[in-house]
Amino acid sequence: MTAGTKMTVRDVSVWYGAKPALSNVSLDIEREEVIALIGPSGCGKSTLLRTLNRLNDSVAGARVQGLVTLDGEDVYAPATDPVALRARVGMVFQAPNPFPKTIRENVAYGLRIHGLARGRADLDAQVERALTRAGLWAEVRDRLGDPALSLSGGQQQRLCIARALAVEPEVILMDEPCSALDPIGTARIEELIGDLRGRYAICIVTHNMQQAARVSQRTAFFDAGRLIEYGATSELFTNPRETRTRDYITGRYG
Ligand SMILES: Nc1ncnc2c1ncn2[C@@H]1O[C@H](COP(=O)(O)OP(=O)(O)OP(=O)(O)O)[C@@H](O)[C@H]1O
Repeated sequence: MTAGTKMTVRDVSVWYGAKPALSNVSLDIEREEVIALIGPSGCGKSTLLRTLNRLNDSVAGARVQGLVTLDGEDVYAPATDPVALRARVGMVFQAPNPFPKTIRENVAYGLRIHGLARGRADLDAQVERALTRAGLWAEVRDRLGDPALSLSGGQQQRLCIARALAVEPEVILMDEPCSALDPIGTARIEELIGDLRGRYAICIVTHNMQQAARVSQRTAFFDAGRLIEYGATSELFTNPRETRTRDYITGRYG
């Protein structure tokens, strides 16, 4: 762990019932970087993401072994409150999943439940700030009372990012955030990831190799629940150390 490290994963294994999904994974998530998780379907990328903010807690039969830390503190310690943890380690899912409420309410919700707003004016200011950071404010400022589901898919995904940003997370997990979007929506999200880098540690699962190369500084390649290779994105894509990584990134399998 270095001074720039936000989260560490040490020797982490995850099972669903008797079935192993991740085996002895160790890696660091740095404060000012985007890390991309890549690998063939079923290799455990989403499982790792869900392990980082304890979303697997609610999956019956899921078991986690090993150490995950946030700022040096054990995420699985009995004293850790998973709800507070998920505000610090926010998640954006594959398909945009806004609540069936207004645009404003989607962003205000987390601020309310975590008691982070001091009155209406402060709430409005924080909603505006989160929407601005998510690159959506200009498009929605005149329609904050409209249903979130009236937005386009790409706008809904940026709204979900605003919802995660509103509670001032330190880490943002993104599980294939562009898979339901068209090329323009995808480009907007990629641009946004670039804008957010430095302010948050970002961990993104993607099936799109070009996307991993464009948005991340570090890449981790998984296969069958194991971390095969982990390093600087520029190195991993141009000069992979492992044959399996080379085969995957050149499209020979996966
Ligand atoms: N809730 C669950 N119950 C049982 N098995 C699960 C569950 N979630 C995932 N798995 C299994 O764990 C393994 C890893 O799944 P995971 O979703 O983490 O892979 P992934 O790399 O994210 O795949 P994809 O790219 O297809 O989303 C797979 O074999 C999957 O079938």
